[in-house]
Amino acid sequence: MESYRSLEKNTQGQPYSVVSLAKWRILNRLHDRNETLYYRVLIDNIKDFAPIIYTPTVGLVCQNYSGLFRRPRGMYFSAKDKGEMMSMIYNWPGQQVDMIVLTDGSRILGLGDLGVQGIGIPIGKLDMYVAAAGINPQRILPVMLDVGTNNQKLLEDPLYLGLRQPRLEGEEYLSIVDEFMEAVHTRWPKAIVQFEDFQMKWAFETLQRYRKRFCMFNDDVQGTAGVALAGLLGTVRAQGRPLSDFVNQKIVVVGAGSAGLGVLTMAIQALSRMSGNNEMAAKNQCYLLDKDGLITKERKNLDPAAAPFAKDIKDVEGLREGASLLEVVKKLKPHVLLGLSGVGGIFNEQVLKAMRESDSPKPAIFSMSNPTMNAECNAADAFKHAGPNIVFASGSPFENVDLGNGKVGHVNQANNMYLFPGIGLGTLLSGAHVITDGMLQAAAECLASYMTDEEIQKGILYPSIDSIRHITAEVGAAVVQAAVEEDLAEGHGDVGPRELKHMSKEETVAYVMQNMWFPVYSSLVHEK
Ligand SMILES: NC(=O)c1ccc[n+]([C@@H]2O[C@H](COP(=O)([O-])OP(=O)(O)OC[C@H]3O[C@@H](n4cnc5c(N)ncnc54)[C@H](O)[C@@H]3O)[C@@H](O)[C@H]2O)c1
Ligand SMILES: O=C(O)C[C@H](O)C(=O)O
Ligand SMILES: [Mg+2]
Repeated sequence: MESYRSLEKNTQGQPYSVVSLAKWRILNRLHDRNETLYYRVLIDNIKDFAPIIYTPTVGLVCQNYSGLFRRPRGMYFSAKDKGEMMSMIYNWPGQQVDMIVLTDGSRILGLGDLGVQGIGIPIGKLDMYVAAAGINPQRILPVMLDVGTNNQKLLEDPLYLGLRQPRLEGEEYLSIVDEFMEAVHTRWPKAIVQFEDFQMKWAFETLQRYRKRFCMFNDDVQGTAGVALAGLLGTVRAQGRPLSDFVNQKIVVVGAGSAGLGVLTMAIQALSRMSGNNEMAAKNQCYLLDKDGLITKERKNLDPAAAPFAKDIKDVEGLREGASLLEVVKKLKPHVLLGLSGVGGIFNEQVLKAMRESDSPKPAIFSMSNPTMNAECNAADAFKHAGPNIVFASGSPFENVDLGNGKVGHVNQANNMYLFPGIGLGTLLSGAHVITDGMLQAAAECLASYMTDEEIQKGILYPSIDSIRHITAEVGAAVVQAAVEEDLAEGHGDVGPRELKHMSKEETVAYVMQNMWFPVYSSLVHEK
């Protein structure tokens, strides 16, 4: 910590990229030398270190990975290993693996295709699993599926570590993922596989293909959706309205990719339940834009994944197919503007100023794209242009904003880190062999009800990252209980399905907490 603090002192005024990569190196070296100490330092200083091992610095690390690479810290399965994966998986030295984070590097944060350099994301996500969920670091496995890259710069980089070929497509691609999933399932039938940062078409395709056969979920689609829903329900409470008022909120989602569509799907399910299973009414409240503007049924080559959310042109009076974000905000005066576009700065001054006319007394601006440079707007601009009454959340961390007169504009971090650790841990401890919508919904509801009214009134929608172990225990317990309710819980270790069934909510939380690994040195001297 002393060397970390002196680095901070000695690098004041130097560019962000230089300083944060130097910080990452200090932590990475500690990780290599002494795993127990690394995780202890991480847990005790999570607020300082999450921005280094996770977003935003992890993005920079991935971009520079060929130069930063020292040791694999995970497994790489390449298209050239086809037919060998079943034996390769037995090369992993750990006896037991509980949690796998898998990527193909095709959409790393908002940074695009980074090929094998995307391995930094599974490593960072699994560090969060250890820190937040207490998954034993000996039982985690970061995996890169190297199916090539379409990033020309990387293909030409002499230091690039991956296959120098264009990405596999179609059945060829799927056969690689199939083979990997079969191999993992054979060696560790209970391991949970988190799909991370796959480009949209494969995110949806693999989710559909595997979710009933394997214990897996897609964090960008499903984890993000739960976090966003908790935030949306929080904004209703922040307006001083009862939760039932959610059905009257106008929500504009900017970005029709894996994350945006995941959020809309879950929000519409919740709206629909609240309005007596009226899906039409639920859909009417939500508007979707992509790079070509407002998505309506008039759209040529309408993406089938976005089609269920496309507006009937007669329902958007005064707006046209492809209307710009500014036109949409001016016309609709939405309660919520939520960005998952991956494009930095598109909530520009004009758009933010237009949010001043929102029909909500506390308009919500969620600038969820990562890393920081890709956020739709930064916190200071949001409060400056949209006004001091807004509720603000971003995917990457920003400092709170000083609004003058002793007032503070609170910055929330709307990031799937508040859910994925609990989803993984809860599933593991329930012994469920699949992850259902019910389990994911329970996780989101738990997060949504975690904050007190007093906090919500101050614009605080999510817990501080300092309490991430506590929120993860609660989310984990909610997932266990949902699995029990759905008769999916087969138990874990000595705890069988009957015992899980008889646990109260408090006992389930205690059970989850007891199963969290905590870094302490193990004894080197065995007692006789
Ligand atoms: N905060 C979180 O927890 C969280 C979770 C998941 C994803 N994300 C972030 O969300 C972003 C998108 O992820 P994704 O998986 O959905 O990506 P994606 O590539 O699947 O989708 C991006 C979407 O944005 C649209 N878009 C591009 N330019 C636009 C513009 N100028 N205006 C409006 N829309 C535009 C595209 O048409 C596409 O529909 C990434 O930056 C990612 O880091 C954040
Ligand atoms: O990695 C993150 O910080 C969140 C999310 O999974 C993303 O892809 O941006
Ligand atoms: Mg992601």
